[in-house]
Amino acid sequence: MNAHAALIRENPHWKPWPAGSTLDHIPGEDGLPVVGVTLEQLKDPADFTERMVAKHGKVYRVNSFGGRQVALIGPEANELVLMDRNKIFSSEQGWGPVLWRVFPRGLMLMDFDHHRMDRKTLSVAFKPEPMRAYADSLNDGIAERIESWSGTTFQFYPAIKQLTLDLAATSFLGIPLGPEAKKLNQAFFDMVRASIGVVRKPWPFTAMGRGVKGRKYVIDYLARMVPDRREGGKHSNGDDMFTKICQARDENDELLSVEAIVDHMNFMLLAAHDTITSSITSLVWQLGKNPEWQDRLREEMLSVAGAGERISHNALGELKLTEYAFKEALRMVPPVPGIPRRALADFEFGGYHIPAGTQIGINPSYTHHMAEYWPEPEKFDPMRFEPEQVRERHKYAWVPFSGGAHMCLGLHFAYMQAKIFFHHLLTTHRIEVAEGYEPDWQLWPIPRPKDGLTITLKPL
Ligand code: HEM
Repeated sequence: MNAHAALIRENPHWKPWPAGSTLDHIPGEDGLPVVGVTLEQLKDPADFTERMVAKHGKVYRVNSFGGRQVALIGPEANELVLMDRNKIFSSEQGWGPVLWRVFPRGLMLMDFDHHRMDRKTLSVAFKPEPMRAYADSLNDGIAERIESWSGTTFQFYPAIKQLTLDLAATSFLGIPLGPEAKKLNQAFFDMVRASIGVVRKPWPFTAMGRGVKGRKYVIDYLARMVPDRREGGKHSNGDDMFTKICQARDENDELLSVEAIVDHMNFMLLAAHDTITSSITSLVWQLGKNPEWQDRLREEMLSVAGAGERISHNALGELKLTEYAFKEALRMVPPVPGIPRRALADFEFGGYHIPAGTQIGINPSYTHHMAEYWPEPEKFDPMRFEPEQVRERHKYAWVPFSGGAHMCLGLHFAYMQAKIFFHHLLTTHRIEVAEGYEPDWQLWPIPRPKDGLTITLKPL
C-alpha cells in the first residue's frame, strides 16, 4: 500500500490500514496480483456488484484501488454507516485516498466535532434569502443558454457541463463570465480530472501534476478575493455563495480563516459541479424516452409560471411532479454511486466481525435497483416518490444525497437548479431522441453517457 503509506505520512492522525489477512474470514475475491479486481470493477461496476452479491452475499471483500476493502450492501448497511450512531466511520479517511491531494479539508474531508462546527457555519450560504438570490442568477443564465441551443441537435452532456460551470462562476463565485472565469474553469477541470487519475503522485505531465497546479491557481485566486468579499464585495453584488462564506461566523462569532474559506469553497465547487451535470443529463435522457412525462411536467410548470418566464424560488415548491421525476432520475443513475468510509473501531455487520482501519464502501447505485424495494427497477416511474409510497419504503433504500452528518449540504441547491432548468427547457421546447436510442453510460466515478447524449431541442 505505497500510495496509502504516503498519505499516512502526510496525515499522521489517520489510522493505519490493517494487514489484508485480517479480512480473510470475509468471503470475496483478490483478483490479479497488484491490480486485484480494479479493472473488472471499473469496466462494469453494476455488473461486478451484482456478480459479487450473487456469489458472496451482502458483505464481501474485494482487492481493489490499492488494497483489500469490504463492501456492505443494502439499506440496512446504508443506515448503519451513514447514521453512524457510534461515531466510528470516518469520511475524511474514507474519501482521503481519492480526494485529499486536490480537495483537502472540504466538509467531506472532515469528521465529527470539527466537521459539525464548520458545517453549521457554512450553512448560512443555503438559507432562504441567499437561495432566492441564486435563483435569480440561475434563471437568467439558464434562459439565455437554452435560447442558444434552440432548434439544434447537439451533445447534451458537454453542453450542460459547461453551463453548470458557467453558472457556478456567477452564483457561487460572483464573477462575470469572461477570460477570468474561463481560466478558473480550466484549472478546476484539471483538478477534477486529477482526483480520478490512475497516477496518484503529482508528477509532471500527469493528470495529478496538472491537478495540483490547477489547485494552486484556484486557491491563490480565491485567497486574493477574501478581504474584498469580507468587506461587502466591491467586485461583486454580495449575493454570491463565496461572499456569504467569507462573511460567515462560527459558534464563537469568529470569521473562518482564509485557508478554511478557500478549501471549503474549492470543495463546494467540486461537490456541486459533476453531480448536477450528471443528474440533469439522466433526467433529460429519461424525458427523451418518455415524452408523456414531458407533457405532464410542462402542464405542471405552466400552472406555476409562464413559458420561458422566470420562476421564483418561492414557486419551486409547487413543482411536485418535477421533483418526483428528478428523484426518480437520481434513483436510476445516482451521481455518487458508491460512498467510502474507514472504520475507526471494530464493528459487526451481517454476522461478520470487521476490524478497525478497514476501508469500507456502501453502494447507493445497487440499493437503488433492488427489486424488493423498487419493483421493475429499470422502469422510469416518478410516482414511486408520492408520499404514501415513500412512507412504506425503507428510509435508506434511496440515498443519492447520502444521510446522517454528511448528508449533502447542497441538496436544495441541486433541486433548485434542476427545477429552474427544466422549467425553462420544457415550457419552450420538446426534447427528442432517436427511436430506440440507448447511450452507453460510464458509471464510475460520476456517471456520464459515453457518447455525450445526442438530443434535439424542438421549439414549441
Ligand atoms: C444532484 C446533485 C448532487 C448530488 C447527487 C450530491 C450528492 C452528495 C453526496 C452523496 C454527498 C455525501 C457523500 C458522503 O456521505 O460521503 C454530498 C456531500 C456534499 N455535497 Fe452534494 N450532491 C449534489 C449537489 C451538491 C451541490 C449543488 C452542492 C453545493 C452547492 C453540494 C455540496 C455538498 C457538500 C458541501 C457536501 C459535504 C457535506 C458534508 O460532508 O457535511 N452538493 N453530496
